[in-house]
Amino acid sequence: MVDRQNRLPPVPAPENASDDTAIRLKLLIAAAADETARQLLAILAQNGFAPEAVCIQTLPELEQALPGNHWDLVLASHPPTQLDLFAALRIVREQAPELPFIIIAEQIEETLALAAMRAGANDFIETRHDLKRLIPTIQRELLAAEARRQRQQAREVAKQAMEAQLLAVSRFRRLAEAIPECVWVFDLDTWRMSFVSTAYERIWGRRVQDLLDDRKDWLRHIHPDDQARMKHARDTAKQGGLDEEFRVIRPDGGIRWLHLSTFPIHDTSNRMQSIGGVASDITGFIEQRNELRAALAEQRHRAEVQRLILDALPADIALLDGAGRIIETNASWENSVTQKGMSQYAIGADYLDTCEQLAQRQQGEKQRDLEEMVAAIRGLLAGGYETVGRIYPSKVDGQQRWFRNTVAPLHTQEKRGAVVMHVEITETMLAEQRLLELSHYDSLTMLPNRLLFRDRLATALTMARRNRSNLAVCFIDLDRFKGINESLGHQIGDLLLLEVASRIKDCVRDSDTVSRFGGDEFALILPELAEQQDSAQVAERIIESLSAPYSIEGHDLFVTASIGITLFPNDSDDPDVLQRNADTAMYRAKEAGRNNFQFFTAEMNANAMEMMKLERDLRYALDNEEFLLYYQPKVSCRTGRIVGFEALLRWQHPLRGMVSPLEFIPLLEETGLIVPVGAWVLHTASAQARTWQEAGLGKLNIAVNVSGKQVGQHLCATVREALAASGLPAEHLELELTESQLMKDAEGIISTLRQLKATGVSISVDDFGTGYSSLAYLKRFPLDTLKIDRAFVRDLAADANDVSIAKAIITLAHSFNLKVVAEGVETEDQLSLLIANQCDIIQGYYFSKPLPTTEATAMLQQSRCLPAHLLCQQALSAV
Ligand SMILES: Nc1nc2c(ncn2[C@@H]2O[C@@H]3COP(=O)(O)O[C@H]4[C@@H](O)[C@H](n5cnc6c(=O)[nH]c(N)nc65)O[C@@H]4COP(=O)(O)O[C@H]3[C@H]2O)c(=O)[nH]1
Repeated sequence: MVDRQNRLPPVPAPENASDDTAIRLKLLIAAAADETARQLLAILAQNGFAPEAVCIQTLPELEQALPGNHWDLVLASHPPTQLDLFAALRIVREQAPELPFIIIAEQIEETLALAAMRAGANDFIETRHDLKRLIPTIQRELLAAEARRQRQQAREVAKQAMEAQLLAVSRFRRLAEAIPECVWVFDLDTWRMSFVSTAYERIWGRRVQDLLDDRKDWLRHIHPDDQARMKHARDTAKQGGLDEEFRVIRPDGGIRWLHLSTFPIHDTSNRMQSIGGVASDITGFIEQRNELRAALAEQRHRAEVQRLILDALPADIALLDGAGRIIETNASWENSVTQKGMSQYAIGADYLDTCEQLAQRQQGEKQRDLEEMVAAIRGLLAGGYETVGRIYPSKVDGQQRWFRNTVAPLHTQEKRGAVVMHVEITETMLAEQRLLELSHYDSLTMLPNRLLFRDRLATALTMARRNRSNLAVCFIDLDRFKGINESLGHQIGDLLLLEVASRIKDCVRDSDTVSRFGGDEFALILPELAEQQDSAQVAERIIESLSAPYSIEGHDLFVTASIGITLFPNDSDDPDVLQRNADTAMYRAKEAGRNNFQFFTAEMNANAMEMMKLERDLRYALDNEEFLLYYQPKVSCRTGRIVGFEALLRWQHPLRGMVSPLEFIPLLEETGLIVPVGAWVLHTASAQARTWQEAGLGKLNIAVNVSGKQVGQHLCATVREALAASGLPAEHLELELTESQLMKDAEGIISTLRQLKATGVSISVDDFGTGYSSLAYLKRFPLDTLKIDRAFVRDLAADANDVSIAKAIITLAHSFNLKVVAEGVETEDQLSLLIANQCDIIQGYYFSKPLPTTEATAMLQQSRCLPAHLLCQQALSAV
């Protein structure tokens, strides 16, 4: 076409065509000659047009010219040249239906004109007599064409919009059907459902068509409990925006939870055209939510209950984190912290640190306890599972109270921690104590019962085994108790038992166990017996004490006791066997006539009987003046003269004759008779010495043996009394205590010795060399004399070692400014050696055995001395 246009150049525009006001007109002229075209263009130009024309002459040229060029008008001359008018019309109508097609002919037949009009020509102008119509026709057709074009455009736009809308609706439907929710559209114009997705059938279990037919169908199946709310919601949310949860009942009765939200749908002019709705089946979600809510509520409830329990517990409770810090406390703990202002126990405080500091402030066992506890808590916080705790007493407002502090693990899957419980257990402790008392003590006498006795016996036996000491178990049964109880009643019986219990307790040491087994049965554990026979002494004391009259509620009562004694380790080391033995022995005592004691073994019985007899005899001896004193002279190694005597006790037994003190002194000591007998000796010896002095037999010293049992028993007072009674100056009285006695209780005896020294008497250590004295004590004891034990003197002449010992003792004594007495000197050799080694005084059979008073007096009167040649020896060795 371009070529064609180029070949057929546009018809030149008339002169006025360049006028700016001219209407531009693009013309397609189908004419046989250019002349016709020029004429037409000229007319147009003359009538206010600025035509721009292309002239075509064939159909192909027309077909090529039409597309793409926006022609305003086709003017076709008739008769055309080679161009078929009707073919041209058909082409134009096909390709540009709105393009005005005007036929220009000098004259046109009416039939042709009509046919052309039917074929699509818009008009025809007969140039011969109708040319003046050309311009108005062109104008009219141009306007008509423009109107047609606009209509066509409008139709196109409407069509496209429709298509877009249809597309959108289809997409919407596809989407709506694809999602599990039920989507519906309610048309406000028709007041009907215009769309309901098939999910409605799935969710409601109802037919979509029913809802389309009846817009209220969905409401009909709402759960009765939700009906009113949903209707109200629907009415109040007409503009859309409904957002509700509700239940629907399906045809099978099943209930589904739905969530419905609605939204307005506006048309292009923003008019609300319909309401859209989306209903989702949230049954699963609701169930989950309900479960979750229930779980949360349960959790909250549990937490609340736990809190209430924590607060209600009668204990101070705190929770610790893994580092030992307090992270939670109960009301009781908080009260304690606030009341006592103890910020170190408040939330956030470091509990471990507080305990550590507390431990540092303590001492001894308490400190160890706390340190152990801190270490245990550390272990626990490091993942341990061992509960730790301690019970500790504390004084609150002057009252003794007990507390238990417990730390238990509280590890969860994620975190470690611990719970601290602090609780007062005073009542429990007291109750336990009470229970212990009830279960272990006799309710009448509050003495240990059989159960506790058994425990104590086991413990005492363990100790006795360890210490290799003797122990006695005694069973005591009252002899006439039953009769008293029956005749005078239980009340009197009980009072009598109380008195019996008290008397028994008075007869034993605090460390002994007195137990009541029930009725009139008592039992004893006597541990740490120095001698097995000591148990007989105790039994004797008890028998004597119990047999004294009782005055109870106006009744003078008499009871006696039978006692059975068994001994550990002699009889058995089994607690049960020992109890059986004691019982057996007790029955023997009953059989033997009551009011006596019996040992389990015959041998012990014989010994005991012997001892008892001896004791009775000793008491009798004291009362009947069967004791007397012998005196053994002490002789000076320097002068050879008698410088004093040692008073030695003798017992003039009516049947046995003279009894050695070695036989009866231990019994005097055991029975305590040594105290009165010792006092008698002190008085008698002092008086005798004074008699000799007054008789002018010299300023003699008198030495008296003092037993350890006398020390502390008013010994000082007795000494003073003896001195005062006799008139003997204190410096002439010498008290002899054995080395072993002194060392037995060295610390305790020092003060007694000092008191004795203060009276002016001298103190001598007897049997020196056998008692393992320590030099430190020798220095501290206020001593005057050491007596070398007989054992060292005996072998002096034969054993060089004994010479060395004697020598050493003498040197030692002299270095302490003490005098030395050698006892047991029997031979001249012994004497010579002692004299040669600077011994001060000798005593022994060599010079004289212990003598009765008359003989001692005679010896004094004879002024007996040591042989002079021996004394010369001393003088020589001294040179
Ligand atoms: N073999 C031998 N023996 C000699 C010799 N010279 C003296 N004796 C004996 O040795 C004992 C010395 O008394 P003792 O060591 O105090 O030992 C005394 C003393 O410990 C204790 N005793 C004696 N009288 C009393 C007293 O009145 N009160 C206290 N508590 N004990 C006394 O009895 C112990 C024994 O006294 P006795 O039998 O009188 O025995 C005396 C005496 O007879 C000797 O050359 N050779």
